[in-house]
Amino acid sequence: MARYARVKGSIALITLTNPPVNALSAAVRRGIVESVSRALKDEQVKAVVFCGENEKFCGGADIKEFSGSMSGPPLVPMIHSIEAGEKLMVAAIEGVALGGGLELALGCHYRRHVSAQEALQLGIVDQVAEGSAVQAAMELALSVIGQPLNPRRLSLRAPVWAPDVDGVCDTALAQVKQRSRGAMAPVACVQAVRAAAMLPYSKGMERERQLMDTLFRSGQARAMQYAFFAQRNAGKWSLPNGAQWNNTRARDVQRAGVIGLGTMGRGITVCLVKAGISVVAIETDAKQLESGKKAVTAMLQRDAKRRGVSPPLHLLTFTLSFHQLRDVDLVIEAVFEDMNLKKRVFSDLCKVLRANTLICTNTSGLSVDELAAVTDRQPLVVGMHFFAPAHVMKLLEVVSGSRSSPEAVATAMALGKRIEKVCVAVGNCSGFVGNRMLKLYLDQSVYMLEEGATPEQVDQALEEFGFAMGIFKVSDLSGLDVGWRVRKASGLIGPDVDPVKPSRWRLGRRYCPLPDMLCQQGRFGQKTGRGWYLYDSPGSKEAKSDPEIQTFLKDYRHKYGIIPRRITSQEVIERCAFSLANEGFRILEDRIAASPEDIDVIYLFGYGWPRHRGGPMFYAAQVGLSVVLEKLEHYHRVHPDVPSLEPSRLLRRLVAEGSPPIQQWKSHIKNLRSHL
Ligand SMILES: CC/C=C\C=C\CC(=O)SCCNC(=O)CCNC(=O)[C@H](O)C(C)(C)COP(=O)(O)OP(=O)(O)OC[C@H]1O[C@@H](n2cnc3c(N)ncnc32)[C@H](O)[C@@H]1OP(=O)(O)O
Repeated sequence: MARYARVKGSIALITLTNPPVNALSAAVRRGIVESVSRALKDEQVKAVVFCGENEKFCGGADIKEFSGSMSGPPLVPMIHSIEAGEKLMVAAIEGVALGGGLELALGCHYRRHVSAQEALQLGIVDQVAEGSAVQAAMELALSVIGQPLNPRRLSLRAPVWAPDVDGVCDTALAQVKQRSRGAMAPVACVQAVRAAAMLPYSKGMERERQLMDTLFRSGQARAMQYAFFAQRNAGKWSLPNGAQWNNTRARDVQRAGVIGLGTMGRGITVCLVKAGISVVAIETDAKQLESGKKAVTAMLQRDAKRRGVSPPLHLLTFTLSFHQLRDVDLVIEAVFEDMNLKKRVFSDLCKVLRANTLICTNTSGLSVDELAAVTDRQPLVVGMHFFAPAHVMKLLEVVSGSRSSPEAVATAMALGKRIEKVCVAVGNCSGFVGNRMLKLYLDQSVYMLEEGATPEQVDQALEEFGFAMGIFKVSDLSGLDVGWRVRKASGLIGPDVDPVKPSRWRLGRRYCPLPDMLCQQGRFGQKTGRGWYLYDSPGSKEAKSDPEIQTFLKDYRHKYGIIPRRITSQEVIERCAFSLANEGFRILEDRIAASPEDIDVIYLFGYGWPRHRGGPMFYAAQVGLSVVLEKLEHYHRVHPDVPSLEPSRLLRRLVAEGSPPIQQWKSHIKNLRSHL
C-alpha cells in the first residue's frame, strides 16, 4: 500500500507501507500510481515527497512475488511517469533504498539520504540530512518549487562519455566473468552499465529490460530468491517438542569463556569480543596462551584499524586458570577434536562453573550427547559448530542434543545471531549436517582419482560449476592431517591395517587409502607446501600441479590393476552433487535437519556451494528428482561397493509421489524419529 497525505499546504506526502522493508509489492506499486495521479490532479499540490514507513525507504521489489505471476503496475513505467511528472518529486530516503527502491528514488527529481556521504560523492543523492529525512525533504521541496524540472530528470541527461568506456567495460566484464564463476547477474550488471554509458536513455533502458528479462526467466534467479528466504527462515528454528524461535527465551550472555586458543578458539574469541561480550580465554600451556593472545590481539587490532574504531581489548582476559570461569554465562569449548580430551575438559568445567552456566562445544562432528553425559547439566549442553576461520565464515551449526533444553538452543542461536552468523539448528549425529554430507562428497572425489581423474580435473569441474574452490584445493587448505586423525580415531586406519599395503576395502565397503598415503609422505597440504598440489613454500596459497602426484596416481592404479578411464566434468558434478543431496535426504528422514532449506543454507554459507545454484537440495529439485534417482541408481549399479550411492528412501518416495516442490518435501517425511 501507499498512504497519501497533504501536508504543509502544497506537498503530497506518499508513504510506502509494506512492513518490514516497504518492498514494492503489486499493492504498493498500485498505491504509488494512484497517489501520484491524485497529486498531479490536485491543483493545490506543488510537490510530491516519497518516504517509507518506519524510517525505511524501500527494500526494492517484493521478492516474494517473483515466484508467482507478476501482477500490478510494472515498475519501470511507474518510475518513468514519476520522472516525467509535471510536479516536483522528492525522495526522502531513510534506512534502505535497494534495487527498485533506489530506482524509485532515482526517478524523483531530488533525493536526500541520511548518513550516506559516499552516495553524496557519487551524485546519487543531493544532500545528506541529520534528523528526519521526511522533514528535510519537505523543506527542500518548498525551497525549489517553481524551478524548471527538465534539468533534474535523469533520463534527459547525456551519458558521461569517457573515451575509453568500451575498454573499461571490456576489462570489467572479463574480471567479473572470472569472479562470478558462472553467475549470470554480475555479468548482466556490467552489460547494463555499458548500455547506460554508451546508448541514448531509451535504448539503454531497452537493453536493461532485455537483460533483466533473461535473468528473471533463468533458473539462477529462482535459486537466488530461494536462497534469500531460506537464509531468513533458518533463524525461525523449531524443535519437535514445540519449542521454537518465537516462544523460547534466550538467555542474555554478557561474559563468555573460550577453552582452547588454537585456530578455532582464536576466531571464536574475536567474534565474541567484537560483539561486545567479555571473554575469558583459557589455554593449558603458557606458551600457547601467549601465542593465542598475540594472535587474537593482532586480529582485533587489524579489524579495528580497518573500521576506524579502537580495538575492544579491555573485554579480554587470557588465563591458564579454569577458576576465572566462575562468573561466565556460557563457555565455548574449542580444544582439539578428541573425544577423551573434550570429556576431560567438560568434567573439569563442571567443577568450576556456576550450576546454570551453559556449556557449548565447537566439535565438528563428535556426539554432543556423549559429551553432555559426562556433565552435571545435560540440558545446558549444546553444540556450536563454527567453521574455519571462525571470525570470517558466516555459518554456525547449533547442535541440539537429545537432552538439550529449548532455552540452551535459543541462547546459542541468539548468540550466533549477535555475532553475525547465519545460524542453523541441527540434530546430533556424527558430522551433524554439513560434515556428514561432506564425507560422501570427499569419498566420491577420491574414488574418481582411483578411476582415472586427476585432482586438477575434479577441481576444475567443481569450480566451473561455481564452487569457490575445488574439493582438493579445499582439502589442502584445511590440512589433510585433520581427516587422517579422524580416520585413525574411527578405526579405519591403525595397527590392524597395514599402512604400506593399504586395502581398498574396509568395514565392509569400498575404501580409498590415497589421502592416508599422502599423509604418510608428510603431504598435509598448504601447511607443508605439498598435498594434492604443490606450493612454493609451506603456508603459501597458490596451488600448482605436481607431476609427482600424477606418477603416484599412475603407480597406485597399476598396483591395484585399475584401468584408468576418462571421467567427464558431468560425471564429477553428478557424483559429487547427487551424493550430497542423497545424504541430505537421509538427514531429512533422520530429522537431523528440519528442512531442505536448512541443509542448503549450511552448504551455501559453510561449504562454498554457489549461491546461484541454490544449494544441493534445491539443485536436486531443479535438475529433477527422477533424474537424480536414475543417476544414483546407475552409479550404484556401477559401484555396488559404495552403499551411500544407493538412493535414499525419501528420494524414492518423493519421486513415487510425483516429485512435489521442495517446500512440500517436509510433509512427505513420515513415521521417523526426530533428532531435533
Ligand atoms: C516489479 C519489480 C520488478 C523487478 C525489480 C527488480 C529490482 C529489485 O528491486 S530486486 C530486489 C532488490 N532488493 C533486495 O535485494 C533487498 C533484499 N533485502 C535485503 O538486502 C535485506 O533484507 C535488507 C532490506 C537490507 C534488510 O536487512 P535486515 O535488516 O537484516 O533484515 P532481513 O532479516 O534481511 O529482512 C527483514 C524481513 O524483510 C523481508 N524482506 C527484505 N527484503 C525484502 C524484499 N525485497 N522483498 C520481500 N521481503 C523482503 C525478509 O524476508 C525478512 O522477512 P521475515 O519474514 O522477517 O523473515
